[in-house]
Amino acid sequence: MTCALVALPGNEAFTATLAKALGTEVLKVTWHRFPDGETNLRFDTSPAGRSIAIVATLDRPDAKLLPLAFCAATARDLGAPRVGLVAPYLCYMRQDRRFVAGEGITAHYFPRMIAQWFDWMVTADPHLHRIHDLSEVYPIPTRVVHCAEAAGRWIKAHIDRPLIVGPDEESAQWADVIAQTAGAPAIVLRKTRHGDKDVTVEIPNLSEWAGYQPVLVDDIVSSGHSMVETIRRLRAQGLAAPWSVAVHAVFAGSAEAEIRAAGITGLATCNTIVHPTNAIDVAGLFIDPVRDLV
Ligand SMILES: O=P(O)(O)OC[C@H]1O[C@@H](O)[C@H](O)[C@@H]1O
Repeated sequence: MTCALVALPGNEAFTATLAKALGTEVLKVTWHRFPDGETNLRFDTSPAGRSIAIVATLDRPDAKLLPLAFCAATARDLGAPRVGLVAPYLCYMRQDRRFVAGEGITAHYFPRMIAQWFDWMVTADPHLHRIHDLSEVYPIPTRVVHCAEAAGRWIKAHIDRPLIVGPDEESAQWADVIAQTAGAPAIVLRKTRHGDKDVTVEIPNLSEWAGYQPVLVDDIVSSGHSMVETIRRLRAQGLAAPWSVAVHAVFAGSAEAEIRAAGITGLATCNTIVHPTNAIDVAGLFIDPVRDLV
């Protein structure tokens, strides 16, 4: 069975890179939004008889999900026997337990919705914290690509004498890989989250690292407050203005401006979400997992 890719609007560049590497076609889909806000889409190239992968990064997900679901349903309706999802950023991974009585556990519900529409999924560095493996919540085959080595190589090539800094214990998993790849030392701090935009970071005395270039690394920058608070604490100890390096450039609201205002040397992200700070191209990491599953 031949395969083909489809790009949800906004995912064209990533999809084109992936299609070229896979030696496959990107099907043309025309999207239209009716005056009442409803979505209309039309496959200009037929998906009949082809294994389809829809590429859709899922930051700001709520507005993307109906177009995504309709795209998958239309592909199937027009005769695609298999439809998969390539989601460079996977949403709804962080509400992985009931933090407050009465809350919904969306990290459990969202996978069931995706499994109604898709036969398989590939993503990059999903936020695995209390969920340790996507198979615990996704009832379809999934593959995960890891961007830490790519980030580590980028740091090695661009930053002198880096000191890798993970803002919290969750970040230890990628901070260690980044540090090893970059040939740099790493420290992991302790963070407590009190609210969406309210975190405190405990930081030991770092005077032994004077002369190093701190590089804050994280999987997601959302409100930016984990980065901002860590930058402030590092700077208060007289260390050099840090670099901030992240996989997923969610950058909600004024996050980027707040991070820059806190005093950084630079900001670099992977291209799992399109953003001007994208410096680390990870599209190639998706080739083998997509080839396995289409
Ligand atoms: O502090 P913001 O940017 O809102 O959120 C991102 C942080 O929250 C955690 O879940 C992520 O791993 C990251 O450390």
